[in-house]
Amino acid sequence: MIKNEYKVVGVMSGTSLDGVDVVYVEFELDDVWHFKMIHFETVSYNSSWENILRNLVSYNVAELQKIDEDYTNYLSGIIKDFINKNSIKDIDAICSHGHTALHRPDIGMTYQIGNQPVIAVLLNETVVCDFRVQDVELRGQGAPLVPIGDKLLFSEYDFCLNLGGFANISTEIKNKRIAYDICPVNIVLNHYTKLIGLDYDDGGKMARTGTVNNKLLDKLNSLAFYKENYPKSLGLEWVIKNMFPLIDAFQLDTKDILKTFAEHIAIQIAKEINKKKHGSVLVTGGGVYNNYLIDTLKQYSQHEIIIPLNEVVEFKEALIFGLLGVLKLRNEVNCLKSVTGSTKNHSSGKIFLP
Ligand SMILES: Nc1ncnc2c1ncn2[C@@H]1O[C@H](COP(=O)(O)OP(=O)(O)OP(=O)(O)O)[C@@H](O)[C@H]1O
Ligand SMILES: CC(=O)N[C@H]1[C@@H]2OC[C@@H](O2)[C@@H](O)[C@@H]1O[C@H](C)C(=O)O
Repeated sequence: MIKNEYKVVGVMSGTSLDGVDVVYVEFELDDVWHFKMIHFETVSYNSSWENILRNLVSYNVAELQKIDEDYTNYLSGIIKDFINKNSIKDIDAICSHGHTALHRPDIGMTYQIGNQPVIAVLLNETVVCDFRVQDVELRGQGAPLVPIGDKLLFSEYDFCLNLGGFANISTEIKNKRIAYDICPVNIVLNHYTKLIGLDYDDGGKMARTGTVNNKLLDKLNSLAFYKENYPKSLGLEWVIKNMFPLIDAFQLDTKDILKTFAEHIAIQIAKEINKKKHGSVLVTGGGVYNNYLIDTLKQYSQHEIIIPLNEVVEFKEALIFGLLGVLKLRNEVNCLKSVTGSTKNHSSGKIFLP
């Protein structure tokens, strides 16, 4: 009989390079999946690793392979410390995303480092990893992978909205899960606070004191991307080309830029979620802590805005990679063609035994 309870360690290293997110989580299946997060921690990168990861594009293949070996060792050390520190005894698998070194689904390539088979030997545990490769082989985008977790763990919400570098959303339309990027968020806000020596606008306090510039707001809302249909995604290059010059031309005070941009974000998100009448939106990602942004979003949205516990706000992705690993162990679908555009739904990832 296939078991219905799993205890796994979920591991994710994302684009912001603030560190490795690690969670110890219990999953249970009755008619639907349930989770309980038991331990969670972000282990910061030291400056040397942060530097290497930030510059991965500048290495050749041989150098990358060496980095991959070193990173696999480093990551297994982080996971081992987490397990020891929390005296975790019962583990079905470590489910690890690794760190994306190269992502070119257009030429059939995606490469996450930290996923070498030796990781299972180093940890002396079953490891499930390399979740994106098979999807790209099946002509999918290999991303985003989190929406299957939104579907299986957070189905009571009409939307799952993440406010990270960009705002992305996942929802169900005619029984199909879809997901796409809405607009830039922290990637723009942080750019302007960094110019005055702040990492970010804590709580959105500075934005709250600003004034909305309606001309700039209109220009931002008129960008062509907002008229495109899903699936669609944004990247830093798009922001550099389309947004910074537009904003800079107005020569505004930082607080006015922040307030105008918060208004822009809220309008764009509301435009998408208000396509459904009434419902609920689960909001995660660091943007949740920007109270001014959340207040503005609430003004524009006709939905209930729900902010979960901090551990879900901050560790939802690591949690969901834990679930992707469990689904792989069960040989069940963990990649949705409706989201990634692959030729079929499939069970992705590699299982390495110690
Ligand atoms: N107290 C706060 N006030 C305002 N903004 C905050 C606060 N705390 C975090 N943030 C914002 O959240 C950001 C981090 O969010 P998160 O970790 O979700 O981003 P990310 O991992 O880069 O996102 P992505 O999901 O796009 O990879 C910070 O850079 C900052 O802009
Ligand atoms: C290739 C890759 O690593 N993509 C990441 C990245 O970080 C955010 C966004 O771009 C998302 O597409 C994805 O990660 C999330 C966790 C996902 O797959 O759902």
